[in-house]
Amino acid sequence: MASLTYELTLAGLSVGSAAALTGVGLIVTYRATGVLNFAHGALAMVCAYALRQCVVGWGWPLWLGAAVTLVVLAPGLGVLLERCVFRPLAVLGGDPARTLVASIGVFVLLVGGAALVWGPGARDDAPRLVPDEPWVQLAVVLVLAAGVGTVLRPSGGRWWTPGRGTRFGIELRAVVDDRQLAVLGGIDADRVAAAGWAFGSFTAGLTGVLLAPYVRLDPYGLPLLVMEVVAVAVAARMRSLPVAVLVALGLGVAQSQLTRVHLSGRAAPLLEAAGTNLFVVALLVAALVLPGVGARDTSPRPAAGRGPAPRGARVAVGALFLLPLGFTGTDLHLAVRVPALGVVLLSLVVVTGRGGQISLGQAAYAGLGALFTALLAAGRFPGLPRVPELAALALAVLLVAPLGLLTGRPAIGRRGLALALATFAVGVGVSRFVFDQPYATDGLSLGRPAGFEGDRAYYVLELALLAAALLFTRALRAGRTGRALAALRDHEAGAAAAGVPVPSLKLLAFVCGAALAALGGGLLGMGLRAFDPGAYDPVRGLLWFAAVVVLGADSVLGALVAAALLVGLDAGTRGGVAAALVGVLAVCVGRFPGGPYEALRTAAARLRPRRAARLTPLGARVRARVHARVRPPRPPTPHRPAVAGVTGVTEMTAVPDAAAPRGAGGRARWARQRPARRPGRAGKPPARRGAAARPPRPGSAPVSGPGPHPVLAARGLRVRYGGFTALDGVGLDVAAGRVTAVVGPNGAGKSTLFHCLAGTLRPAGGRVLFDGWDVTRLPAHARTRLGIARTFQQLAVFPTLTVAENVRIGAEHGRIADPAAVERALRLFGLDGPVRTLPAAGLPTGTLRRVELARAFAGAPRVLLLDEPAAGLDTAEVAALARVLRALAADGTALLVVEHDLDLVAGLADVVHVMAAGRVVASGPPGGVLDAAGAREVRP
Ligand SMILES: Nc1ncnc2c1ncn2[C@@H]1O[C@H](COP(=O)(O)OP(=O)(O)OP(=O)(O)O)[C@@H](O)[C@H]1O
Repeated sequence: MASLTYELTLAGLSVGSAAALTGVGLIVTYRATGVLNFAHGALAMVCAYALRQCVVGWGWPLWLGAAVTLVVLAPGLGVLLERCVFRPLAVLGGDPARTLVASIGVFVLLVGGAALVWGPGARDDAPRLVPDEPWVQLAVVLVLAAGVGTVLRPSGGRWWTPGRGTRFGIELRAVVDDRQLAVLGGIDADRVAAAGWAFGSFTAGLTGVLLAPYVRLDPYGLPLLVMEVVAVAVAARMRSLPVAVLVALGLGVAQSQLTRVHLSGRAAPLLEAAGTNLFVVALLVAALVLPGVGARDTSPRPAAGRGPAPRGARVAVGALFLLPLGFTGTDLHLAVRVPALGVVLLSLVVVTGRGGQISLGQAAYAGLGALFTALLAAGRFPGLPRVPELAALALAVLLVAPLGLLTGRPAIGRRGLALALATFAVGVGVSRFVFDQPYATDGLSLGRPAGFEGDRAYYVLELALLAAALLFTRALRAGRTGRALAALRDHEAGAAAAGVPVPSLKLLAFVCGAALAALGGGLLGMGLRAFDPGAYDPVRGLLWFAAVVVLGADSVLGALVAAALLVGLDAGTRGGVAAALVGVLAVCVGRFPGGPYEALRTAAARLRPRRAARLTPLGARVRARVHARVRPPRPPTPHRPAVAGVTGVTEMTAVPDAAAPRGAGGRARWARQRPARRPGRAGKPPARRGAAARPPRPGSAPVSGPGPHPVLAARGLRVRYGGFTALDGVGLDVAAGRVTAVVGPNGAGKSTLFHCLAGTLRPAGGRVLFDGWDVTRLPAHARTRLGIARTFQQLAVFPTLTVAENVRIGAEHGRIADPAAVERALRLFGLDGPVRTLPAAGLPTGTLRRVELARAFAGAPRVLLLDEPAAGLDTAEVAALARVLRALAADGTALLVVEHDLDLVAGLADVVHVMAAGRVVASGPPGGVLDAAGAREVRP
C-alpha cells in the first residue's frame, strides 16, 4: 500500500510539474503582455510534434532535437507571435476583446496547421526527454519559477523598497500598466513584450515535450489538456508563481491518489470522474467561483459587423443553401451538416454578436442538445417516456435552454477575459463530465424523424428549422429587445445608465443562445445518425467562436457562410484547412474590427472620391442636377414650439452641428429654449409604468422632515479602496429645480461620490436616498427607471446605433416610457436634422455629448447626474450646454454636476459643494463658496 501511495505520488508530481510549468508560462506571458494566452496549449502541442518530427521522423539525436525545439523553435514562435499578431494590437491600444480573439485565432491556427501537417490521428511514439521519475521535471520547474520570480520582481526586496528591483521587472511593470507612457519614458516596450512571449512559449514547449510521451499526442487533445490546467494560473491570480507551483503540484498529487478511490451508489460515476479530472474541477471553481481575473478589461466586446449585408450577398447565400437539394450521394450526405451547423453558429450571433458576451462554451449546449435528443428518443432520459425524434428534439431544446444559465449567471458579474474563462470552463466541464463518460453515452444511437430518413427529405427539414431559427434571431435583433441587446454590446455601463436591465438581458441572451445551439446540435446528431462526443468538444467551441467573430459577429449571413466554409473545407481538403483558415482570419481580426462587410464598405468609401474626381466638368454638372432633383435642399427649419415638458421659449441660439452637412438644414437648435420655471413639480415622482409607485425597498423607512426634502440625497457615504479612504462620511442634497455642483481637486472623491449616487458603486457605509427612500442597494438600471439618469465623463454612447436609436433606448427604459419623448429629446438637443440617422460611431465629441444628454432626458428623469459634461466641448458648445441645463432645472429637474470648469459652475450652479480628500469641505452659493475655497486650489 505504501509503495502504491509512493508510486501514485510520483506520478502526481510528474503531472503537477507539467501543470506548474504551464502556470508559470501563462503568468509570465500575462504579466509581460497583459494577454492570457489561449494558444499556450497549442504551442505546447506544436513543439511536441516538432521534437517527434526531429527525432522519430528525421532520426536526429534526442539532444539536438530538444535543443532545436526548445531553444530555437519555441522562443522563436513566441517572438513571431508578438511581432506579427500581438504587437500591432498593442500599438492599436490593446483592446482586450481583440487580443482575446487573436489568441484564440492562434490556437485554432496552430491546431489546424498541426492537423494539416501531421494528420489528425493520435501518435504514441513521442520521444521521452527525461526519466519517468519526476525529480528532473520538478527541479526544472522550481529553478525556472525561482529565476523568473527574481527577474520579474519589480523591486528586489519588499514592494516598498523601490530601486532594488531588476531593471527588467520595473520595465515590465511599466509596459503592462501603460504601454504608451512606458514608451514615452524611454522603455523599449517591444523588447520587453518579445522577451515575455519568448519565455512563455519556451515554457509551453517544455510542457509539450514533457507531457507528450504520457498522453496521446494529437492536434486536438494535447492543447486542451494543457489549457485545462489554466486553473493553476487563475488560482494564483495571474501573479504569484509560488502559489501556481504549489496548487499545480497539490492538484497533480491529489488527482493521482484519487484514481484508486472506488465509490458505490448512483453518484459514484460522476464523483469518480471528478476525482480523475481534478484540474477540470479546479478550472470550474477558479473560473466560476473565484473573483474574475482581467480587471483591466473594461470594454471587452467582440468585433461586430455593422449594417445589413448587401442584397446580392443575401441572394447568393440563399442560393448556396438551396444548391444541395440538387446533390446526390455523399455530397448530399455531407451537405446535411451545413444547416445544422448554421443554427449552432446563429446561437453565437445572438450571444456574442448581438449581446456582446464572449461565449466559448456553445459546443457544450450543442452537444447537450444532441445528447438529450438521443436520450429522449431512446427512452433513456430519467423520468420521461420515449418520444418520437422530432418531439425529442423540441423537448431537448426546451430542456437545454435553462442550462444557458450555466454561462449566463457568471456573465452577470464577469466580462472579457473572466467571462471567456468561465464559458470555456463550462464547455470543458460538460465535455469531461458528460460527453466523455460512459454512463451518459454508452450504446446511444440517434435516428432521424419518421418521414425524414432520407438525406434530401432531412435537408428540407433542416432548411425549415434553419428558417425558423433565422426568424427567431431576427426577432431578437429587432425592436426594443434588439436595441437593448445592441446597447449592452456597445457599452454595458451606458446601457445600465439608460435603464436597460443588464443582468436579465444577459441571461436572456445566454438562454436563447443555448436553445439555438441545442437545436443545431440535435440536428447535427440526427444528420450523423449518432451522438458523437468529438463533434462537440471544447476545441470546436473555440473554432466556432473564432469563425463567427471573423465573419462578422453580428452578421447572420456571416454565420451561414462560416457553416458552409467549415463543412465544405474540411470535407473537400485535408483535415485542418478550415481551422487554419479561420485561425489566420482571427489573428487578423484586429485589423478590421467591423467585420468583412465593414472592411468592404470602408474600401468602397475610399474608392468613391477618386471616381468623383475622374468626372468631366459636364459630368459633374449633370450629377449635381440629378442630385438636386432627387434631393431638393431643405428649407431652413422654422422656429419650433417648445418641447413638451419644457415651456416658454425665450431664446434660440444656433450652434453649428459638426456632423450635419452644410446647407442641409442640419443646424443644431439644442440651446434655443429658455423655458420658464414650471411650478409645483417637486412632489411625488410620476409612476413609471406602475414601477415607481412601488417603493424600491418596501421595508426601508422614508426620511422625512420639515420643509421640502431633496429628491436625491447622500448621507454619510463612506468608500474605501483597499486601505485608502476615498469618501469619508459625505452628505449632500440634490434638490428639484436646482443645479447642484460638486468641485474639487483631482482625487478629491468626486467621481466616487458620483458612482455611489448613480448606483455603479456600493458604499461601505452611509445611504443614498431618493425621495426619502433608501436606494443604496439598488443597481444602476433600476435607479434610472426610478428617475435617476446620468451621463459619463468618458462618453458612453452606443456606436453601432444611430443617434435616434441611442435616444430611443433612453425613452424605452426610462422612468416614463413615452415614444414621443424621442422626438422631443432630439429637437431639444438639436439632433433632429440629418444627424439623427447617422451611426454614433465617429461623430464629434460635442455631438455625442448631446446624444448622451438627449438619451438621459428622453427617460423623463427627475434627477440628472452629469459627470464633467463640458469635457471635450468648445466654448460655444459649453455656453449652449449651460443654457439647456438651466432650462432643464427651471423645468423642475434636479441636476447634479461634477465639473472642473469653474466658469461653467459659477454661471450655472445654485449650490456648490467643494470636496477635498474624500470630504465636503465647503457648501453654499457659487460666488461665496468658490471664492472662499479659492478657485485656483480647486482647479485641476
Ligand atoms: N478603483 C479604484 N481603486 C483604487 N483607488 C481608487 C479607485 N478609484 C479611485 N481611486 C482613488 O480614490 C481617490 C478618489 O478618486 P476619484 O476618482 O473619486 O476622485 P475625483 O475627485 O473624481 O478625481 P478626478 O477629478 O481626477 O476625476 C483617488 O485618490 C483615486 O486614486
